[in-house]
Amino acid sequence: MTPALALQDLRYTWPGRNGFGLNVSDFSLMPGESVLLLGESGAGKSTLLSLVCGIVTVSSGRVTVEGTDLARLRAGERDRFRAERIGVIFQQLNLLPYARVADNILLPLHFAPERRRRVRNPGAEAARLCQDLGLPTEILAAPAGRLSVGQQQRVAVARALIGRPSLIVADEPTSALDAATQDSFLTLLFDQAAEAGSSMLMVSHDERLGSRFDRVVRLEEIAETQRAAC
Ligand SMILES: Nc1ncnc2c1ncn2[C@@H]1O[C@H](COP(=O)(O)OP(=O)(O)OP(=O)(O)O)[C@@H](O)[C@H]1O
Repeated sequence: MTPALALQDLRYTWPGRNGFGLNVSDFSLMPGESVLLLGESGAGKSTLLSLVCGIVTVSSGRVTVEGTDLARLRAGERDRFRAERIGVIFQQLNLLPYARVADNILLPLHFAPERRRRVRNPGAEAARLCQDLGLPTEILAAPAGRLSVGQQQRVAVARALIGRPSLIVADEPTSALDAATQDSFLTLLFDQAAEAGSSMLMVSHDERLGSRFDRVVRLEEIAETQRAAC
């Protein structure tokens, strides 16, 4: 079976003198699997996710998503591939604050025709996701910047899930939530990812999230790092 994600002999160093470096010899995520990748602040979790998404490209080695080696794609192709296959929930959420919630949710479909084709009625699907994520559908017309942080996190999840991408990548999406809200948020995220059949890779420093996942991996188990000199 082709893994949803495979990292092989990956090496990356941020540019500049004494740039932080990350090496991963072997890691894979199977279709439908959920993995929590744990690491301290500054350990390289966001760097790894940027490599997985093709936002930055490896210095050597391979990142393959459903069998496609990201380094073999040209920059534009890589952006299109990411939009088609990967739903990303960024640490800072990256919503467009002045755009309507509906437009934020539908944004990935503009860059991903295959993903767009899987959504028969985009407006209705955005409304369904909102409803299933516990958001009142009236907020679809509101600017995203007017929502509470918890609501914005759910919108970011809806945006990642629309069109059922094969891989969901999430960077500490629960860090701003209290324990009870965190719990219900994760339930919604897992239910929706399961319904979409998506694999999930989440990074966090919070071990308490581990019980939800098929597998918990510590970054230091799979990665060697070279720290930047301070
Ligand atoms: N754009 C960048 N340019 C140069 N170095 C960077 C860049 N982004 C991150 N780094 C460096 O990479 C190292 C790891 O940072 P990274 O953000 O990947 O860690 P993290 O585990 O996600 O941390 P946190 O949990 O605090 O978000 C740090 O030393 C950081 O300075």
